Amino acid sequence: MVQRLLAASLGARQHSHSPYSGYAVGAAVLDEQGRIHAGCNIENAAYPQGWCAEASALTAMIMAGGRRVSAVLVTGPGPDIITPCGGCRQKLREFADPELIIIAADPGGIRQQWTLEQLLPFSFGPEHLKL
Ligand SMILES: O=c1ccn([C@H]2C[C@H](O)[C@@H](CO)O2)c(=O)[nH]1
Ligand SMILES: [Zn+2]
Repeated sequence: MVQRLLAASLGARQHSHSPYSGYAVGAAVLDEQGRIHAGCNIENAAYPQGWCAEASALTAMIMAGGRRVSAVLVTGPGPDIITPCGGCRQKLREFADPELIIIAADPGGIRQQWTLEQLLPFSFGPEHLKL
């Protein structure tokens, strides 16, 4: 499964629109039905309007009817290990448990993995708003 996520993430990364940072990213999420959805970062000449690969992958999942993320793999250019930005950690939290496995990769393969709990401790999630 991890190899499938890696392949999807690498494929999505090829579509990255990142002329300003030169930092191409691909992400792949596994949904509750065992389907994989992928996306890339899409930058904009008006810099703050760009968004991350994780957001693109989540958008693809939601549009396909998926509602829960059970694993996510993010591929950056290397050599430094990529790690999801704070905003993406919170976006993932909306559709995942704190036990979610987040895997970091680069074109050379898998580099490291964490749980969402490790990257976003004491997180605020949908259950906080349930009556
Ligand atoms: O986990 C990450 C980290 C960064 N980026 C993007 C945002 C921006 O386009 C570029 C440089 O920050 O990388 C992602 O897509 N995902
Ligand atoms: Zn992000």
